Amino acid sequence: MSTTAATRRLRSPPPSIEQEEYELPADYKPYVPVAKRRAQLLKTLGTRGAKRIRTSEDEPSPEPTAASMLDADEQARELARRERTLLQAALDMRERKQVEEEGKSKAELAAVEDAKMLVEMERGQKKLAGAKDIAEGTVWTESLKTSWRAPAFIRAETEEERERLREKNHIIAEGVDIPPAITNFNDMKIPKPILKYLKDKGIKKPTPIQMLGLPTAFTGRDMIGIAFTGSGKTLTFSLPAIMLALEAEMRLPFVRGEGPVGLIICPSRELARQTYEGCLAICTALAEGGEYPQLRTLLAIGGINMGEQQEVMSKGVHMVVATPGRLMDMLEKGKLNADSCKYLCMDEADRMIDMGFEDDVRTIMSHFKHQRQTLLFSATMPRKIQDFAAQSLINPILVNVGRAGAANMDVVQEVEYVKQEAKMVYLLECLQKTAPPVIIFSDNKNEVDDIQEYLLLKGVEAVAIHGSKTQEEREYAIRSFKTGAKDIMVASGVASKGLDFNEIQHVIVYTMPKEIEDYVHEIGRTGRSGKTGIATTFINMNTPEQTLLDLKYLLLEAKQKIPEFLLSIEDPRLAIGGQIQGCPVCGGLGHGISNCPKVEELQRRQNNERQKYSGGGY
Ligand SMILES: Nc1ncnc2c1ncn2[C@@H]1O[C@H](COP(=O)(O)OP(=O)(O)OP(=O)(O)O)[C@@H](O)[C@H]1O
Repeated sequence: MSTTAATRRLRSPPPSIEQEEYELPADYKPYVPVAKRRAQLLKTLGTRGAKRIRTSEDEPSPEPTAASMLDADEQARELARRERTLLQAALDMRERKQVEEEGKSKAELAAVEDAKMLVEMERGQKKLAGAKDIAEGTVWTESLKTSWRAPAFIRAETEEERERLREKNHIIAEGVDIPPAITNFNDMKIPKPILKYLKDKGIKKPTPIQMLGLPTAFTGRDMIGIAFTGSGKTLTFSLPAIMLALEAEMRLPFVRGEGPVGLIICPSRELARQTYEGCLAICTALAEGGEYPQLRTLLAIGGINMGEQQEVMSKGVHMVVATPGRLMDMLEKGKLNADSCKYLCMDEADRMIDMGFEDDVRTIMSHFKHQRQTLLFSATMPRKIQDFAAQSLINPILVNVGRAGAANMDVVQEVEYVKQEAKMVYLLECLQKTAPPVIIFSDNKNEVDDIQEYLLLKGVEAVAIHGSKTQEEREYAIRSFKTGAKDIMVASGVASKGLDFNEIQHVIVYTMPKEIEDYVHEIGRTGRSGKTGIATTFINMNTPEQTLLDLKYLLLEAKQKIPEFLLSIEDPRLAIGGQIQGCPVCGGLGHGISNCPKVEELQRRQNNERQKYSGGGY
C-alpha cells in the first residue's frame, strides 16, 4: 500500500476490523453489489429518452446504509418491476396506437369499398321512368295541380308551428314546400260518408303517416312514404286516388273505355286484393251516402278471370289495383289504357324493385300520356332505393315516421334459442302463449308444408300459404284465416308483406329469414293499428351470425330484451373502429354492403339471368 496515497476510510468496515483504520488505494472503488448495479443500470436505461416525471426517487439519494444495502436486491427487483411496467406501458401504447391506426384505415378502407360497391350497383341502373320519356328526354318539373287546399286556418300556420307538430308526432319530412300536417280527418275535406265509414271502422284520428301523407298526396305532390308496419299506409295512398277519381267523375262522368285516373301497384296478388277490397268498401260507403256517384275499381292480378269484372270494364274504370305483370299485359294488349291516368302508387315499392319488377313498372309508366303524380310506400325502404326512386320523382316529399326498416314498437319481440330437432315439438308449447289467431313463418316451402301437416296431426286447425300453392289454395287459406274459420296460418314470406289480418295475437318466426327486412315485415303482422302483439323467433346454430347481429341491433333499437346468446355476438366493425350505419342496400344495422345478404341474392339472380341468356344451364 502506498503511503502517499490519499487515505480513505471504509465507512462500514467489516465487523472484524471495526476498530482499525485502513489505508485505501487512490483508485479504490467501493464495492457495489450486483443487484444494486443492475438496478442503477435499469434506472439509467429507463430514464434515457423518456420524458422524466419527477418522483421522490429523483431526490438526491442518501448515502447507502447497511440496511439499504441489505434491501438492495428487493429494491432492484421493485425497480425492475417498475421499469418493466413502464416499458410495457410504452409498448402497449405503441401497439394500441398501431392497432388504432391500422383499424382506422381498415374501417376507412371498408367504407371506401362499400361506397365503390354502391356506385357499381347503381351503374347502368336505368331511371324509373317511362321508356318514351327517357328516349325523348322529357323531364317534368312541376308537381301535379289539384284543387285540394288545406283549410285556411291551417295554411296560416307558421313554419315553426308546422315543424313543432311534425316533431311532436315523430314525423321527419324532407323536401321543398312541405305541406302542413293535419291532425284531424275532419279538417282534410274528406267527403262525409267516407268520414263516417272510417269512424265506424274505428279509424278516428290520423296516424302520423296519414297526418302528413294525406295532405301531401291531396295537393298533388310526389312522395316517398315510410312508416312502420301496421301504421295505416294503405289509407294514405288509397284515399287520394279516390278523391282524384271523385273529382274527375263529378266533373264529367266516365263512360265505357275511359279511365282509370288512379293506379295502385302491389307486389303480390294477395296484397292487391286486400287493397282493392279496401278501396271498394270506401267507394261503396261514398255512394251509399247518396250525394256522390259510384266509383268503380278494377282488380287486375294474375290467376283470376277478368271476365268477372266485365261489368266494371263496360262502364269505365276510375281506379285499378294491380300486380305489375297482369297490368302490363292488359296495357300492352289494349284491354286497358292509361291515357287519362294521373296517379301512380307503388305499395311495398322496395319489394317490387327487389323482385325485379322495375322493367314492368317502366313499361307501365310508358303508357301514361300526361304528367302524373307518383308515390312510393313501404315500411322498409333502404337508402339506395329511396335515392333511386327520388331521381324519378318531381320535387318529392319524403315522409318518414321512424327509421326505414325499424320494427314496430308495439310488437314485443321474444327471441328463443331452440335446437333444430326440437323446433317442431316446442312449437306446440309456444302456441300456448296466446289465443289464436297466430301466424307461423318459414321461408322454406317444404318446411311450411311440414309444419302444417304436423299441426293438423296434432288436431290444430291450420292452413298454409306459399308461392307453389295454386291461386285457389292461396285464396282459400287467406279467406278461412281472415274469417276465423282457421286458427293458425303457416306462411312463407309471400304472406308477410302488407297483409292485414284481424288482430293477430302472436307471430312465430319458425325460421329466421336471412334478410332482416323480411323479419320486420313478418313480425309486423301483429301489433297493428296501435294494438300490442307478440313475436317469438326461433334461432339456433343454423342461423347465420350476420343475421343474428342484424337482429341484435334491431332489438336494441326497439328497446327489447336481448337474450345472452345474442349479447355475446360482437360486431367486427367495432373492433376496427368502424361506425354502425344501416346498410344502404337492405337497411340492416349489423353489416355493410360488402356482406349484405340481399346483395348476394341480387348477384345470384343476375348470374342466373346471365346464364339463361347465354344459353347456359340445362
Ligand atoms: N288512423 C287509423 N286509426 C286506427 N286504425 C287505422 C288507422 N288507419 C288505418 N288503420 C287500420 O290499421 C290497420 C293497418 O293498416 P295498413 O294495412 O294500412 O298498415 P300498413 O302501414 O300498410 O302496414 P304494412 O307495412 O304491414 O303494409 C288496418 O286494419 C287499418 O284499417
